[in-house]
Amino acid sequence: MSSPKSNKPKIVNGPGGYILQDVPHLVDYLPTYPNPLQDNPAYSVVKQYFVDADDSVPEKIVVHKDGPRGIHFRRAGPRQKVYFDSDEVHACIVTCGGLCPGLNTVIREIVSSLSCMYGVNRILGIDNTIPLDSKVVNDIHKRGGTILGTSRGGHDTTKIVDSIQDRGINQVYIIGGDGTQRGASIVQNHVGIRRRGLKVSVVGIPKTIDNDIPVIDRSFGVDTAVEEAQRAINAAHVEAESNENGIGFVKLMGRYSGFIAMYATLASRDRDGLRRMATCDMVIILAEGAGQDLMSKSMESNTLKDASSNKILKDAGLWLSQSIKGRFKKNKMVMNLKCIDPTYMNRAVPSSASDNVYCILLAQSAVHGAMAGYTGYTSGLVNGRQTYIPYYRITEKQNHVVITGRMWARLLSSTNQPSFLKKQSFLGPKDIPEEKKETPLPDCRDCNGVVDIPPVTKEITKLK
Ligand SMILES: Nc1ncnc2c1ncn2[C@@H]1O[C@H](COP(=O)(O)OP(=O)(O)OP(=O)(O)O)[C@@H](O)[C@H]1O
Ligand SMILES: O=P(O)(O)OC[C@H]1O[C@](O)(CO)[C@@H](O)[C@@H]1O
Ligand SMILES: [Mg+2]
Repeated sequence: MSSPKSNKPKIVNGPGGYILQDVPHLVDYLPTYPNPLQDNPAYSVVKQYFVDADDSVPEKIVVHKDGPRGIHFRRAGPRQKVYFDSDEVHACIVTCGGLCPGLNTVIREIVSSLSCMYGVNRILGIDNTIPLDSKVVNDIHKRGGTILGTSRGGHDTTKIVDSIQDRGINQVYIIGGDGTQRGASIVQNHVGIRRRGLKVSVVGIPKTIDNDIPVIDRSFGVDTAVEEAQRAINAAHVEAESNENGIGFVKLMGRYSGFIAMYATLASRDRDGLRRMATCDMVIILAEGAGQDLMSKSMESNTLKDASSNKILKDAGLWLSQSIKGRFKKNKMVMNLKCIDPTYMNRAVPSSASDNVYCILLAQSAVHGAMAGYTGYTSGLVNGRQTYIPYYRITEKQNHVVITGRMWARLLSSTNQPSFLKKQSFLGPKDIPEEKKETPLPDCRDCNGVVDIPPVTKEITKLK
């Protein structure tokens, strides 16, 4: 096991190729207290309510019969012993990055779990510095946004750690996307808390409509964003089918990942490609990060970054709609292009029922872990179970739609659109690299009425 001040990953090997990628524990040597939940009437009836210290969850649930047991994560949940006395806890909650449905639900649940389950009274909301209790957060989950405010931009990590230390905060709950989890990892490991030897748990809760955080099944807010995106797609269908050579065009958020576009298209598969061929209408769904390389040919190159160093994306929607219009004009064809860009509507809404439940579980798991003395982890769902994932796994890469994956194949088969790959069939999984190179796309002039831009998803029809 690594020493408390080392940054080395904590890895435990077991028989049969078992690997536990464990999360750091604050204080293996400090006193423990009985978990107050054991006297809580709601939980006392649950058989085996406390999680066994040796329980873990496999990262890969599908295994070959002869394969090793593989990587596991610590199972989340309440422990028999906790490492904080309730009176000693001074927690803070912060939300960072873009808005996401469910932020308020997570804030509410962290506060409720700390106060109702563990009897913690000192909880602070940051950046809008407000003391939080069950009364303050009572109905915030019904609202979109975050009551704490959020922002992008580099923060001075040393100042953050100084402030944590000066205020006597010992549990930090950081709710945010991939950038935020990177920041949380730095706060935990490199600059301060671990190096200064502070008894402070730093806990991440993964939020983002982009779904670009690796390892976890999905981030909260995605479900709601997809639901909302479908409303735009439905409107595009109505416009497309009611106009002569109608094209309903929808651009959806999701940065470089493309998940909202893929899931919303798959979910709204309410059109039959053959019928559409006959009626000459079409719906195009564009992921906001699509075609960035293609555009640099025709649009001024854009190297701008936002305050968090995320690349500011060029407007592929404008580029594609202009290209389509140009082509129809050239061919002297009638066409009615209706653009729908729901942008911030997808993330400013209150969360759906399923996201709300997910938020509650994530927040409760986060609190149980911090109370049990774990730190430097993101609370996340892996194969349907709540786990504690070490930061280095969460920050190692960004998830995006894989166009050699099964989900993409399902989408292709539901929309009848062609694959963007030259060779797509009869390859075994080993023959296709994870990040298979995409086929260069045809210029608009050669595309015979169909414009292909990955990962644009569209219900394909011929316009002529
Ligand atoms: N590479 C990084 N290292 C340290 N901190 C970072 C890094 N990237 C981002 N952060 C911190 O995380 C905060 C939020 O990052 P960002 O704006 O990228 O949003 P996010 O958390 O990825 O959420 P979303 O993508 O859903 O909007 C930033 O304000 C910054 O303080
Ligand atoms: O305009 P903002 O607030 O920077 O947010 C835009 C970005 O935020 C997200 O909604 C979430 O990261 C992205 O999908 C989008 O590109
Ligand atoms: Mg992000």
